[in-house]
Amino acid sequence: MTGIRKSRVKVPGSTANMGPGFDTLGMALSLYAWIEMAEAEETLFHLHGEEMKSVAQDKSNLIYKVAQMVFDEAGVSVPELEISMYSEIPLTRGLGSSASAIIGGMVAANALIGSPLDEAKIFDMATALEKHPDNVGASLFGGIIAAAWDGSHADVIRIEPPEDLDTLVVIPEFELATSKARQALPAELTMADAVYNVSRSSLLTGALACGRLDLIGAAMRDRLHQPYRAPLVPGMEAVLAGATQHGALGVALSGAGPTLIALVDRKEPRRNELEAFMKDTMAAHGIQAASRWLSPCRSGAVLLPASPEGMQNQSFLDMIKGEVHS
Ligand SMILES: Nc1ncnc2c1ncn2[C@@H]1O[C@H](COP(=O)(O)OP(=O)(O)O)[C@@H](O)[C@H]1O
Ligand SMILES: N[C@@H](CCOP(=O)(O)O)C(=O)O
Repeated sequence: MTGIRKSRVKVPGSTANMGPGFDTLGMALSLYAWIEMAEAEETLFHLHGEEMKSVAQDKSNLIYKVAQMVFDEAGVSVPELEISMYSEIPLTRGLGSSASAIIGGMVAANALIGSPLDEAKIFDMATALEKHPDNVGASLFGGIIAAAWDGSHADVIRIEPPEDLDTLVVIPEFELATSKARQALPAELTMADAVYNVSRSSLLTGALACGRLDLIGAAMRDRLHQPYRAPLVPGMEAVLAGATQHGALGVALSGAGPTLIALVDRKEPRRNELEAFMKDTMAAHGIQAASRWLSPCRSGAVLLPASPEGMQNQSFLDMIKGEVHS
């Protein structure tokens, strides 16, 4: 085998759908996971951080599995791996933790064997696994992505996030698996609802591409998934109905939820008012939630030097110490 023996990757979490762009639109957020992968004699995991407590530490681990998919695709054998990971992306909250793990694991594995797979191949493999391209596209390419998946290939366009765009996420304390939130969706829609969503998703994509923040409120509405998921997230309907009166440009369920995300103009003076409105509304419905201001992340998964110059023995924990901001 050729290539380096150890790789390190930093990968962002993401918000998907952004209202009307179900399984299509995604935006990378300034919330990250770090992965180190090395060839080993025996498979070992070092998982750090609160979010990693429930994650498998054997060969059923998602990162290990996606690494083996990359090796199979490239025709190489690396059966034993030492995997270290730290993540600040909450699990099963609608902030793309599974997509970040898939992309981070694939990019790290590809780098370990000299990067034989290109980004398009990694995107297709990741989408086939996640079943929708929105979160994996955002974690791989960064910024805002619009993507279409035909069952074997995903076409994607990347949009640079508008300069003044900021986001507020309100993260309920309860978990909601994406698989469960997808089961709540209907098998069919009316033509009127399909047109409602196609028009708004197109308008939102154009508005984000052109920096037309004034159109975001009208464009972020949805009739395809949010109405059906609302019963799973107490307080969601009231937050979606009221957030624009407290300074949000637009508001949506983040991915499959339960996190809610408001898009906000960086110059908006009512930031505290909006944060209090969203958290208090959830609390009034019996839901405790944490809030965080996050920026769109302009870069996707990036390789970090595995042996930074002058720091050849830098440990994974030393590396993330200089990186983690939460
Ligand atoms: N770092 C990780 N390592 C292994 N598995 C992970 C990791 N991050 C997420 N997962 C898997 O993804 C699941 C969450 O995915 P999902 O229900 O799609 O929610 P979301 O992607 O919105 O956080 C977790 O329960 C876990 O099985
Ligand atoms: N388009 C998907 C997005 C799921 O995102 P996640 O972050 O909740 O996994 C959906 O809406 O089901």
